Amino acid sequence: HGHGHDDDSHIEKRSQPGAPQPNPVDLSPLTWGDVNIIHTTDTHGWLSGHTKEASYSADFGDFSSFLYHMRQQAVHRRKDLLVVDSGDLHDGNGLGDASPVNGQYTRPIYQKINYDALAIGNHELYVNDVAENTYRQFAPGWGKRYLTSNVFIKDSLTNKTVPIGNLYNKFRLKFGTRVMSYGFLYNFKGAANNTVVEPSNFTVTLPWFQKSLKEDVDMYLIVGHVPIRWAEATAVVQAIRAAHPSKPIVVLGGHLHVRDFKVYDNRAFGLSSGRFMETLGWLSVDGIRDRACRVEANCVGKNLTVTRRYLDTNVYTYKKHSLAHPKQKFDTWKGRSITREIFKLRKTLNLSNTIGCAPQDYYLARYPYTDARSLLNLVANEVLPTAVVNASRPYPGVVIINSGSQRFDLFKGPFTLDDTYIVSPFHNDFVYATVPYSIASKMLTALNGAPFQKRGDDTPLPAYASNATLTPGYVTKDDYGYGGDDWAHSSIPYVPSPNYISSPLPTGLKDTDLVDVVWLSYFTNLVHPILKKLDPVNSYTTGIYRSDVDTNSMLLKFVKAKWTNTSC
Ligand SMILES: Nc1ccn([C@@H]2O[C@H](COP(=O)(O)O)[C@@H](O)[C@H]2O)c(=O)n1
Ligand SMILES: [Zn+2]
Ligand SMILES: [Zn+2]
Repeated sequence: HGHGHDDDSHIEKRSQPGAPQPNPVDLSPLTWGDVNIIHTTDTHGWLSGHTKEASYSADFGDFSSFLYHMRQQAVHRRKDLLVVDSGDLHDGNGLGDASPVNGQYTRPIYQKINYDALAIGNHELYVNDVAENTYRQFAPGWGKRYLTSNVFIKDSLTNKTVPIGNLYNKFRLKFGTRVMSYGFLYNFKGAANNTVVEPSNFTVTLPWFQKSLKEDVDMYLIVGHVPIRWAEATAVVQAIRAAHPSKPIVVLGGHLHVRDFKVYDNRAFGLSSGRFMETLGWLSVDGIRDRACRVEANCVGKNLTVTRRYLDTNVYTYKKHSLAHPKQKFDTWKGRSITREIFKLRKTLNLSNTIGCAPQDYYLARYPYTDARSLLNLVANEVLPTAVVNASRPYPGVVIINSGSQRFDLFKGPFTLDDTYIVSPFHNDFVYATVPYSIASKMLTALNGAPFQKRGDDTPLPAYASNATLTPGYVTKDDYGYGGDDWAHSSIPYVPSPNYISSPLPTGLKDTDLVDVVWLSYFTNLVHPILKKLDPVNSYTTGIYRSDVDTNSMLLKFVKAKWTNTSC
């Protein structure tokens, strides 16, 4: 990603020579329609922007300034503009995860962005307290704009099960477009026990949903923490289509962390806008308030004019697209104050404190996991043996983790407290059972053959550009083909990896020798049936392997032990 190594002062240094800057390019102007949408998803607390990657270095203050200018433009053009987020605000960055209560500092900053519609993500629902805080401290601030059509919580005060936000919201935009909006979460099975996720194909049959379809509106907006190609999304599109043969439908999805765009039919479209504040999605729709379409039957099969664009989140991009004149001042007072607040919080949380020096780059998905440049290779062969395997146990240990617990690349140079959350944010506990080697040695293969918890289609999108003059980045192919990426990039390779990886198996053991098989409590439900299948006769007791380390702190422990040279 052409990263340089910067610290918190990037905010001030950004405009100075020598600071990492994206190579200036000519970005083509955005196309505006009757209705235009700016979309974020899976931001996972990355409000500081990417301090080590210039392409994605804008922070939430810059985002706020950008939105101010875009809204000005919309008024000037007499076009409607909507700003939408598809959830997953927690887990993945120190700003959200290093605070005493997860999200306590990030939630108020999200609240400063004037989103028109938001949906809840699965990362708001793993932990009871996070779900409760989302319900009590986040949802109310948005009024009807926080949409949870199929996600409920058991209110701890009333014992009643209620929607965390609003089931739906009908509203009118500045220039008259009437919108019916819903918020859907995919069929998430791991939600905390104080919450309920309803399958979307059931929700759409309910009386409240069917009744909402009778309202007179110009378009449907489905904000979803749902991959746009999954059945959970198409079920909602189809339910609306069944009642409205030609009404415009827009799905703003997420969860897979990819840039994508889907055409459901001539008048229904879906956009997905990446992850970690690397991407702002742009969608323009023209022809929404076509008078001829008041009788819906007249417009079945009539094309809407739709464009999509994936913007890289740097200040250059923001200025280029939002300012009416290049010399106009970009930073707004509000934007600056958000930037300052983020800067202060990062200081309070010590996020830029260097713990050690990474000797090289380690990539999550650029190389096969057997490659020395693979992060999963580092974790399996160095982090787990150093920071997790417990030498004081009477038996040798083999540690298995889900590769999905590792979330981002680890770059050469200063490794900070922030990086421990960026790379490995979860506090998953290590649990174990002592089993014969013959069983221990089969666990990893068995797990990789078991049904996986997510991600579905991991096939990489094909790359088309390999050009040394371009900076590496996203090269997206979607239902409109190539060309959606705002910046032309040379593509970064994507190599799928196994769902589970493990530390090396202990060597020189007989089949009957005992071994500690260690895994994460996060996927215990998959391990027990495997143990039962491998050894139907015996049952094994399981317990916490070590109480002093989890998947987040293992990295801290490893770096403190092995990357001690701090002058980098
Ligand atoms: N305690 C947890 C929770 C989640 N994961 C991993 O994250 C994936 C979901 O993340 P999205 O941003 O895509 O929603 C999940 O499939 C797990 O791989 C985890 O490891 N531990
Ligand atoms: Zn996510
Ligand atoms: Zn998700």
